[in-house]
Amino acid sequence: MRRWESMGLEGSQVFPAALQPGAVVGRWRVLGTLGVGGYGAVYRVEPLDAPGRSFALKLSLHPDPARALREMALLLDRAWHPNVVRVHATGRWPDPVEGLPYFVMDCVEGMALHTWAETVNPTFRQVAMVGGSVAMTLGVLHARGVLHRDLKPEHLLIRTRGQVPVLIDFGAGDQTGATTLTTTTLPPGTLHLRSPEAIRFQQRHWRQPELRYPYSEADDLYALGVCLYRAVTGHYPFPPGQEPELLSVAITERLPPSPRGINPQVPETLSRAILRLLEKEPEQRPRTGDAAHSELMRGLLSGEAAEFEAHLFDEIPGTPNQIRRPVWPDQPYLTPAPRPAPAVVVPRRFPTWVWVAVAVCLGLLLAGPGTWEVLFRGWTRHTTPEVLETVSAPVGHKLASAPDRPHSVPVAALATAASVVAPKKEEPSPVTTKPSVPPSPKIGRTLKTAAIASCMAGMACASAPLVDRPTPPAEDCPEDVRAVMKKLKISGRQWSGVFDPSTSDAGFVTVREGRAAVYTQGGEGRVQWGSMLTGTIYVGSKRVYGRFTQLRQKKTGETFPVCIELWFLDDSTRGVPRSEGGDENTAIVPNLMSVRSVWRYDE
Ligand SMILES: Nc1ncnc2c1ncn2[C@@H]1O[C@H](COP(=O)(O)OP(=O)(O)OP(=O)(O)O)[C@@H](O)[C@H]1O
Repeated sequence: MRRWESMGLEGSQVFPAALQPGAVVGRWRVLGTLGVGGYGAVYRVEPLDAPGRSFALKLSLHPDPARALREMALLLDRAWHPNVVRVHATGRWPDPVEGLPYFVMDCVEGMALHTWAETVNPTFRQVAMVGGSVAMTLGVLHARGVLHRDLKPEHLLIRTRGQVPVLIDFGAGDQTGATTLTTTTLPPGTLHLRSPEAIRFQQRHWRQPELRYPYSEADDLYALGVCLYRAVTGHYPFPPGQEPELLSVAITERLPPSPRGINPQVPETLSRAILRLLEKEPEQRPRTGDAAHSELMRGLLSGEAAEFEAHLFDEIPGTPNQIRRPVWPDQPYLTPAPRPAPAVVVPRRFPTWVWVAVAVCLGLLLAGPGTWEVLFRGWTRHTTPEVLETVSAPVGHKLASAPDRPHSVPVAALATAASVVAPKKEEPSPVTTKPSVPPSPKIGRTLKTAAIASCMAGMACASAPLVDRPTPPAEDCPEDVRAVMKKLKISGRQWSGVFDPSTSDAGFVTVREGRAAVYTQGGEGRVQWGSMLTGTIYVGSKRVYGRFTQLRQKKTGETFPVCIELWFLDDSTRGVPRSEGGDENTAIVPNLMSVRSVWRYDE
């Protein structure tokens, strides 16, 4: 055992995460605790030889000193900046050679950005200045190859004197040329501050844990956008506390309400500048910290200057320093993020409008009564399309090669579905139902479906209590089928799928146990986009499981035996989570899932 692990000092036990006032670390005396995080404990200290002066001492709590040493090195060298906390001394404790690393820095007298916003209730001018200043600081650090990688309101302290932002906690920081300390796909961080591209990377490479996400300047700028959104609205654009999979979908696929939509006092240009930092595609964001700074400051110089003098929030009359936090809407994510259009080359023998008209007519004809119903009744109602053919499993000959498309997850789960209709109980199999029966006008059902819709739009869903059902038993994937999956280049791969391909932003589908089909979204390996997977759906009490044994290529119509099952984004459990409603045999699920090829159906 290394000496510092026992921490037995003069017979009494010492806990590095809970040092008491009076404890001595090196030549520093502890005065109190400033914060305890996942990696370190930060204490207010004074020098033994100059009492009365306050500093902050961060003591690493991690057995591996590498992270703490990296943080110290960054702060002492490349991350040096007037808006970055300054380090004065370093050491190890209790043993000066083998002990826990610590460093002593300025004690920032102030508050974290979000607390400052809600306690001091500054003006929009002050917030824009703070945001601009952080953006410029990031610009300088990025130019030196330094990335913060864990920017959040708690790591942006606003110094009381001068209302100046100070960046702290470079524990996850990185610099070009340094060997990576990250042992996971993404660096340590918080989901609601992760950029859409980081989440997409993780979803795409879940089977390659050795891969590391190439964190970039654009990720830091995105996180700055999240911090500023929180400051001016009192809410995160994608609030934490939701199911991680829904939060991931929201971050990657939905547009947050504009800051001005939440807090009407936010000046238009500031609101827009914050949204620009939150763009889904990194290339749509300001490219550098300096560019972000210009956008954040633009309104101060324009005709809007007066609006910037307003304070962020209304104060509650009679209760000084108590602000009224703007209301977060029940259905915040009404707008899907625009997707980059796939590059489809259409031979232009006819004018474009002819193609559009033909496509619309065909679409309406093929989509059937459900679509007409949507058009005429204004309902968004989806049930899974019927499986039209029985499955045979001849191995295809030609392998069509489709270019890799970026991973995309449909936004079904968060759409503004106004209605979900469960099929009638006596309806025969197949599993999936056709949208042929108009929704029942019964008030009870309407209320229930509205509740589901608002539940998903607000992303807080409760499952109905159901009898526990066993998950389907394990099954091996035959060896010849594995060989086919290898040829198709989908071994161990996961990509997206939908139950109902006729809609891109539907809410839910109702599925019934039995045979079913899903449609791939995105061409993984040699699977063509929109190909059909047929197999069996099992309805569990909390999740719906799917095992698919045949793939029919969308363009060529070739069929291949496969072993593919349903997952939901980067969930660690198989299946797709059920939404409220349904019964033992039918379930309401988002029209969104991942399909994953497997060697064994219980991997
Ligand atoms: N220089 C400082 N001056 C004042 N307070 C500080 C200072 N450094 C850290 N703190 C306080 O201590 C808290 C924890 O610090 P820090 O984030 O560096 O630790 P951590 O272990 O890396 O935490 P986390 O796991 O949250 O990232 C901060 O949120 C802040 O409130």
